[in-house]
Amino acid sequence: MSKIEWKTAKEYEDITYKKSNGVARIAFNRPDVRNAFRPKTTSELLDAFHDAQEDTDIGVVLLSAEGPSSKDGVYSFCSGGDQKARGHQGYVGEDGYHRLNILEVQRLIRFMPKAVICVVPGWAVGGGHSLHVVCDMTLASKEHAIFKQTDADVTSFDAGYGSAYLAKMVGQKKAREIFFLGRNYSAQEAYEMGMVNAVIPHDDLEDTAYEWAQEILAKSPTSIKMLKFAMNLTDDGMVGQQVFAGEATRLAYMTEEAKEGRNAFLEKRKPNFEKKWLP
Ligand SMILES: CC(C)(COP(=O)(O)OP(=O)(O)OC[C@H]1O[C@@H](n2cnc3c(N)ncnc32)[C@H](O)[C@@H]1OP(=O)(O)O)[C@@H](O)C(=O)NCCC(=O)NCCSC(=O)CCC(=O)c1ccccc1C(=O)O
Repeated sequence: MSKIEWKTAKEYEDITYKKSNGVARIAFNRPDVRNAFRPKTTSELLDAFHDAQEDTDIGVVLLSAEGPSSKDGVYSFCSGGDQKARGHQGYVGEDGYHRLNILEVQRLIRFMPKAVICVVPGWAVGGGHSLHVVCDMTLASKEHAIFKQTDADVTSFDAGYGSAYLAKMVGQKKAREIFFLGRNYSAQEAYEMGMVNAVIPHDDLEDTAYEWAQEILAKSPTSIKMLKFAMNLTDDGMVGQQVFAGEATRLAYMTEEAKEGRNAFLEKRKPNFEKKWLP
């Protein structure tokens, strides 16, 4: 496995963003408030995820968190929307506008043509829980990860991927229990439910996530992308089809047939597609 050499890709206030050998690591960095996100956090996440998506050297993104808290030593992945930033219509940014932009972050994770691994070192709560649900895979700290859904306590509920896709993952009864009761679940319980891929000793969590990323990076990028979009498709309706179809069109562009179509137009002649009806 290649050595980890994290280099800061960009400085932010609420997150850290680093890269090493094909892997991007985006991490919440407000551990004293259990990594709750405010509008500034989500716009920084959007910026970093966009960069990771555009960077052709990057094949896998780790969504993780810094910590522990300097106040009490507790580890967190993310405790969801910052309740201090909530106004009348939702979460209010420094500009005074209310935004629902965590859902944009979810869509970017879901639709980006690269694998996103969620690394859960501690609390994954509310909107933080939903982020883990939407990531392609989740690795959790054996000692510190706790999964909990508090959306119904604070009337800030994720009626999209966070709940409906969770139900596809763990089954309807269990998903309703998670949301209706809001109990704490350990990494092992989350693993047994099927919403965590592996339970990892805390000290090895980040290295293991990096190793998983390196294993993925050894695969064919087109295969990983098409498989992700194929697995998304049935749950994402017409948008899922659109995302998958866009990649099918890109592959078609690379054929002789596509070049003949383009050349014929540019040369103002009829295209010659003869003998191209492959079985
Ligand atoms: C995570 C806890 C269970 C941890 O409990 P504990 O270890 O006892 O720690 P605490 O003492 O409670 O917390 C330490 C410290 O952190 C502050 N804090 C923790 N969480 C938050 C938070 N979410 N917002 C603000 N501050 C937070 C806490 O106040 C303490 O500060 P001190 O100053 O030291 O006192 C527990 O902390 C907990 O339950 N936290 C709240 C979890 C929660 O309810 N989160 C919000 C769920 S709703 C959500 O995430 C919105 C999702 C969303 O945005 C969305 C969803 C769907 C559609 C649209 C949207 C949208 O974009 O609006």
